[in-house]
Amino acid sequence: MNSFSEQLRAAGDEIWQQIHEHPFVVGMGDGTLEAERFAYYMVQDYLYLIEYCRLFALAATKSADLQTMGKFAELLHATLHVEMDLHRQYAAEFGLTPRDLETASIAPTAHAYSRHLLHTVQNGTIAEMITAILPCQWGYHEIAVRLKERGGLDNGSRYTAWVAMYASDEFKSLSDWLRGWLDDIAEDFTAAERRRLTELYLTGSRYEWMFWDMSYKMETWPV
Ligand SMILES: Cc1ncc(CN)c(N)n1
Repeated sequence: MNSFSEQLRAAGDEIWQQIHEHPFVVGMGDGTLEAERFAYYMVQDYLYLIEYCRLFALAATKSADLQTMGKFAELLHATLHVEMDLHRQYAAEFGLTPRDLETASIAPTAHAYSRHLLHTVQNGTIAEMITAILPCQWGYHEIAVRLKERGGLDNGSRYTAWVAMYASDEFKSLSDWLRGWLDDIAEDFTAAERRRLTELYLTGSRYEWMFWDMSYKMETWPV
């Protein structure tokens, strides 16, 4: 029998196939993505990650034991000092300072997705919290590993650093921890809880697709 996290991934398979085939993701993999679309993504992802850090801080305060608190602190630290450092380096290539990133205005989809996550972590159970985070943490690793398998590290483009970071073992170990934790507590879930968590996972996965699409289209507020 598949683990609960594997069942979630299977339920979202159609969405994840569409993510792998999205022109933004494909373009990062073969190096053909236009720089201006990537620069837009970097800024929006930075704004998203600021809220993502806040979410880990919130999750730490809601943790029942020190080990869990420490793990969320580790996720916060890795996001703030490793993942966002990649963004700061890319931004510098585009002539943007960290202050430019922080003071940019957030686009509709990035706003909606980050607020969805914050709402879930603020109001949800531990299981809901982990399930909401899973598409972000696990999904990026899956994307990067696929791009790496298809030569995404060898095309000489500016996107190889992105692929290398998200395909790394360090990034994998944090998503493995989240998955393992969810699988450990899944035995006690009722059928209704499983359905609710599956919906939550699918919502996050849809937002992941929407984030790529937002970046490809360089979305702005309509009015
Ligand atoms: C939208 C999004 N989702 C996930 C990740 C990986 N932390 C990210 N940087 N941005």
